Amino acid sequence: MSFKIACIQLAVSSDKSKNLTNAKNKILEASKNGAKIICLPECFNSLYGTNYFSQYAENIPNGESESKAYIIGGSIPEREDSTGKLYNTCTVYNPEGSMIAKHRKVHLFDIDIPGKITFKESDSLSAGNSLTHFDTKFGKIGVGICYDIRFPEMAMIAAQEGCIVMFYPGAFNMTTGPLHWELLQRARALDNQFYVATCSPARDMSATYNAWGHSTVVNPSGAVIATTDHEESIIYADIDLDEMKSIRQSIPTTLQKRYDLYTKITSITSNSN
Ligand SMILES: NC(=O)CC(=O)C(=O)O
Repeated sequence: MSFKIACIQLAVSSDKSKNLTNAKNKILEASKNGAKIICLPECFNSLYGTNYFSQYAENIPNGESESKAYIIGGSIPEREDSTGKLYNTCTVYNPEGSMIAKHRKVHLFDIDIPGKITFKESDSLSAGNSLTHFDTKFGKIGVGICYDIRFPEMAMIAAQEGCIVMFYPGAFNMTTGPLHWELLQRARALDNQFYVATCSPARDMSATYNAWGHSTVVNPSGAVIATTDHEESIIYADIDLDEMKSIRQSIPTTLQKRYDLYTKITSITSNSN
């Protein structure tokens, strides 16, 4: 069994309604081209930057970015009225238009590479507190957002839960993109012998944050099967469950795990410098 997915590397501007119209048109195009699951980029309705999140934030549900298409809706800044908190949130819709999952970015993008890039999402955003997997008629799918891809445990759990594809809407940048973007995707795919799909905004050199682009799909063997450069584009890939099965049979690491020896992982304290 195989089915087609699409990642829409959208050009995102400061004009929210233009972003929504553009996203809708590209979703229709991808769907016409046979894509059954369509992914939008991180922050597809809003410029990416801690000073923009509040301005573009929406309540979920009931925001204007909802769509009746079958999509993994990248992410938008979400405002939770009851707490006043903002999240970086991906919503997922089935073909009937019902929201079937909501993922709040779990690992916030707080980094400081002197002379290159300093970014602190936690200045304006709160972190989500749960992992996200949802059922489709093709199989179970997992979602993380951008920086979440750096945490292998999250992908491992998705694989354990039976996910066949892990989608990461994400906006890496001109420093970490060339260094880590593809490497992380291939690592997550190979470690877990499942498909990994990433979806970035297109690059805009006049914006304050310059996305790396290079939306990509990697197969369960760690090979790149679809990718692009930094301009607006749509990439397509076939998710082939027979291929996944045969890769898992040839090198059966998924059956050879020694969980009896890995128990320490959960007890290592985080933030121990
Ligand atoms: N923007 C992110 O969340 C992550 C990123 O750019 C990186 O990990 O590098």
